[in-house]
Amino acid sequence: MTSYTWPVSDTAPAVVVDGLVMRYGDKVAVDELSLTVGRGSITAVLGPNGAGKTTTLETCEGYRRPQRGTVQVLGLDPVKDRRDLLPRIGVMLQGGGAWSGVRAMEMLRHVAKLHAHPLDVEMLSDRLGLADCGRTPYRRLSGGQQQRVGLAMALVGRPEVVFVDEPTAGMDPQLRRTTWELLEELRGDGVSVVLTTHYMDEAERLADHIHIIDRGRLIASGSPLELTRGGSTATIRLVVTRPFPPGSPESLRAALGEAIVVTQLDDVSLLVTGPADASTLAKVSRWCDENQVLPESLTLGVRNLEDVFLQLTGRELAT
Ligand SMILES: Nc1ncnc2c1ncn2[C@@H]1O[C@H](COP(=O)(O)OP(=O)(O)OP(=O)(O)O)[C@@H](O)[C@H]1O
Repeated sequence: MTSYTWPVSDTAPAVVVDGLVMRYGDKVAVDELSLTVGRGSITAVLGPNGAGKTTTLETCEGYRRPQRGTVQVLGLDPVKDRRDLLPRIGVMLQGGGAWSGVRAMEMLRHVAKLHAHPLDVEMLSDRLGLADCGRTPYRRLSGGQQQRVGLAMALVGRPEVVFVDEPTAGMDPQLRRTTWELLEELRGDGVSVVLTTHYMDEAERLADHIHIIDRGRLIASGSPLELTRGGSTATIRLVVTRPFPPGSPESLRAALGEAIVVTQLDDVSLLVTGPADASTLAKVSRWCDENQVLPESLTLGVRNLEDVFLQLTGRELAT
């Protein structure tokens, strides 16, 4: 983005979460969560609604105190060392944050001045399409504009670690791409980016490392490639015209062999995962014929994060 890069003398990981437990009353929102975020990378915390992503992020940002376990950001305690940490992190809260009557550009310029190596404010506001609404008081901006201002605020100081909660929720495709590019450029400058998302394509496209969480627990970690690879692993989606007869997943698995995993998604759709290829596709088609099941669609695709999540939890990420 510009020529500034962070000194590499401080080698503490960007974030270390160790055995974090967070509850709201009886509800366990984060359950013994441990994860590490390396420096100079984009890390996605991916999970469905209610998985505990925001609670985890807010604890890293120092807004919540760990009820059990520990959190460190740049080797510091986000609550006890808040004063030292704040100038070094950027935060975009879900829903944008609130600066009521202040004009967007005034606020952005003000935040930029507080930092030693800020991004160019005009460039940032142009890229995020804020030029037209820069003189509008924050509270009068639309929800989408407030979200973009929130993102600009988090990025403008070019902090060492940026936390962004669902940064592209509700953005149109072009702004989504711009946001992704901005985050990639920050990474190029050595900034560590931690983002939450429930968009699998966002995680897959953007992240160097993904932590998948579900019901407050870490269920998988790795690069997009590590998580989705498996040599010849592929998936076949079978959607049929009428509900499957009882015992269909077991019967189909028996027809396809041990290495294949069959997951029933709903009454009329099944997912076949494993070393699936065109011949597996032919076997599925034959099984349909033998069991008087009429396929509406039968597709072979490479394994993606959605499939990984489904395999681990038996549920779809999007639900
Ligand atoms: N202030 C609160 N009071 C009570 N329960 C809460 C509160 N905040 C979150 N929860 C619950 O804790 C769980 C985790 O919520 P959290 O917002 O951390 O998840 P999330 O993965 O960020 O979800 P989303 O993608 O919907 O924002 C959810 O079941 C949620 O309903």
